[in-house]
This record gives sequence, C-alpha cells and structure tokens, in this order.
Amino acid sequence: MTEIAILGVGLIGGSLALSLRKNEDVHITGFDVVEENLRMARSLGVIDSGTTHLAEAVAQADYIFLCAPVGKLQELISFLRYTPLKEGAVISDTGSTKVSVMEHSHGFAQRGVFFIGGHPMAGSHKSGVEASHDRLFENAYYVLTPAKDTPTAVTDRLRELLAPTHAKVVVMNAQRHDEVVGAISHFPHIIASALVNQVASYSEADEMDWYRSLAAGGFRDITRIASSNPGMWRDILLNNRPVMKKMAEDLKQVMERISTLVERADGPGIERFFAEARTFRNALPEKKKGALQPYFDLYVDIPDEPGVIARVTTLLGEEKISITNISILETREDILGVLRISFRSHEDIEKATHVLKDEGYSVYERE
Ligand SMILES: NC(=O)C1=CN([C@@H]2O[C@H](COP(=O)(O)OP(=O)(O)OC[C@H]3O[C@@H](n4cnc5c(N)ncnc54)[C@H](O)[C@@H]3O)[C@@H](O)[C@H]2O)C=CC1
Ligand SMILES: O=C(O)C(=O)Cc1ccc(O)cc1
Repeated sequence: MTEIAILGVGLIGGSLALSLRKNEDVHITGFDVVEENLRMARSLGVIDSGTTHLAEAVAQADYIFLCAPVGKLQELISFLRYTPLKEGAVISDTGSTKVSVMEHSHGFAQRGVFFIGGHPMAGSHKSGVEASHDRLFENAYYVLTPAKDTPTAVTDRLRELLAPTHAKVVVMNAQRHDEVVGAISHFPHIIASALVNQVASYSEADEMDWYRSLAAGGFRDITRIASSNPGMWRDILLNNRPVMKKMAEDLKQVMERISTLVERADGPGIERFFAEARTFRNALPEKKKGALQPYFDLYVDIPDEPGVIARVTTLLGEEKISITNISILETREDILGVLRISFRSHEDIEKATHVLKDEGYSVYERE
C-alpha cells in the first residue's frame, strides 16, 4: 500500500488526489486547515481519510504533496523539517512558483527524505475541492524541479506515481521555470487585470455605462483570467518578484514604442507590431484536448423534505434543460445537503438558475 498525504485539499490537491487514486493500492490522507474542506473531500470520494493534525497526516506517508497556497508553502516545509517522517519519503509541492520553494527545500536528504518541487501547469479560475477533477492535468505540462541532492531514481519514482495524471512531466531548473512561467502565466494575469481596471475606471465615469454593454469578444478573451482568485495571484506575484519587475519594465518600453508609432501615425510600423505578434501566436503548439473545458455546475441547497430531488429534476425537465450529471453533497448541518447539477453549457445554467430561483430554491455557482 502506498501512503499519500495531500496537504491542502483544494482544486489542485483534490484533482491530484483523484488522479493518484487510479494507481493500484494507494491510501490518501488529506490535511487542511479548514475541516469543512476535508468533510467535502471525503463526501466527494477525493480522499480516504482527513485530519487537521499535520504531524498525523504525514507520519506514515511515502509521498507528501504540498498543495496549499504559495504563501503557505514555506511554513509547511519548515514544519516538515522538524516532524518525524518515513525514511525514503518524497516531498513535492504544486506551487505556481518554484525558486522560493526550492530555497527552503534543503536539509531533508540527511534524514533520507527527498524534495522535488512540482508545478502542474493546468488549472481553472475556480478554487476549492468541489471544482476538482480527475482529468485536470491531462495533456498539460507538469514541471518537476528536484533538489540538488535528490537522486534521479527518486525523481523517476515520482514520475511513475504521476503517470495516471496523463500530464507531460518535464524536469527543469527552478530559476528557468520562474522566468518562463512568469512570462506565459504570471505576467498575463497582471495585464488582464490592469486592462479590466482601466476599463472599469472609464466605465464608472460613463453615465450610460456603454463600456459594460459593449464589452465584446476581444475584451472578454483577453481578460478571462482576471476572474481568477486574487489571493492566489497576490502570493504568486510576491514569490516571483524579480521576474515580474523586469517584465513590467520591459512592457513600459513596448508601450512607449506603440505610443510613438501611434503618435507618428506610422502605419507600416503599427502593422509590423501586429504582424510580429501574429507570427509568434500562430506558431504556438496546438493545445491538446484535456479536461480543461469549463465546468457547468450549479449548486442547489436542498431542504430535508421527501421527493425534493425529483421535484428539482422535474422542474428542469419541464423546461427542457438537460442535465449531464447530478450528485448530492452532504456537508451542512442545517440542510439535507447540497445538490450539484452539471449542465452542457452556461446558457443551461442560466436557465436552470432562473427556474429554480423562481421556485424559491437557493442556487449558486461556486466561483
Ligand atoms: N488554481 C490553479 O489554477 C493552479 C494552482 N496551482 C497552485 O496549487 C496550489 C493550490 O491552489 P488551488 O488548489 O487552486 O487553491 P485552493 O484555494 O483551491 O486550495 C487550497 C487549499 O489549501 C488549504 N490551505 C490553506 N492554508 C493551508 C495550510 N497552511 N496548510 C494546508 N492547507 C492549507 C485551503 O483551505 C484550501 O483547501 C497553489 O500553490 C497554487 O499556486 C498550480 C497550478 C494551477
Ligand atoms: O486559466 C488559466 O489559464 C490559468 O492561468 C491556469 C493556471 C493557473 C495557475 C497555474 O500555476 C497554472 C495554470
């Protein structure tokens, strides 16, 4: 039996647990600072057992995955440094930045414990275990940054364990990871939010609020990631400061260049600017289909009354709204539970929300 501890059972910890369960003979213990998250994870079948005692969660573990927010990883690593662990245990993390994690990864090898940084390069703007998915990492890159004293054979062992994620596991240096991922993932979040904030300030000053009404495809496409979790992105930026600072300075120069081209009405220069971008963008490798399609889930509080589930499904059926999946999450004391209903499209979610709210149900999309 392979014992796995997942520290931080949210979107990524939950999705990793669901993938790793596909290995033969694994037992997964979840640790989280929020007990409710562990209850939810158990009710969704994500973990086998859950505890809010960290030392207990890791004592027997062969693999320990740190899946907490980036800002909490150093604290967790420090705790593990002085906690009894199984000899031969492998510690890995899923944080979006790697240099600051690897700076704290020393001091394990002398105890026969190995540290390998990790970053599965797939996610969602949603968070929490409810949004976790066993195929989240399919076809995505999964970067490993082994500590200097971690033998290759141990990295290979972790690679094997990760096989059911169907991710493309690659080994990289932490500094290189932060530079590249800073450019293609972290900095774009700054750009998206900066643009939204700029438009929001124009919109506030506009009585008719045409900005909101006319917000079309282009604005929506480039700003999708501005809906991500602000706390998570704060942590990521704080842990990749040199790269973010350099990119912000470099972008200032690009903006200067564009501003000058526009001021001079330099048509060929402007066209060249767009053409250069198009050439690079069009040559990006095709994104392979994984499980990254958006989730169309709706949560409905269901009161403790007989026949309530049938009433909900009948209401939706009468409106010809198709359901692709339905499950009951029993998590709260004051109600029988929460119904999670999956649909094919966001349009169906909107229709269903309307119908169910009209009938007095408490309905929400968990962001
Ligand atoms: N969301 C995404 O798209 C991706 C996130 N990541 C990284 O994975 C990590 C987890 O992110 P998500 O799962 O999205 O976040 P999440 O918010 O869905 O889950 C984080 C979980 O960690 C728990 N937690 C908070 N403090 C903790 C602590 N001190 N010890 C143990 N658990 C603690 C929270 O209660 C929560 O259940 C982060 O480091 C993030 O940078 C990596 C790839 C993609
Ligand atoms: O939705 C998106 O495009 C993302 O940005 C997902 C994501 C978020 C954080 C990561 O560390 C890796 C991937």
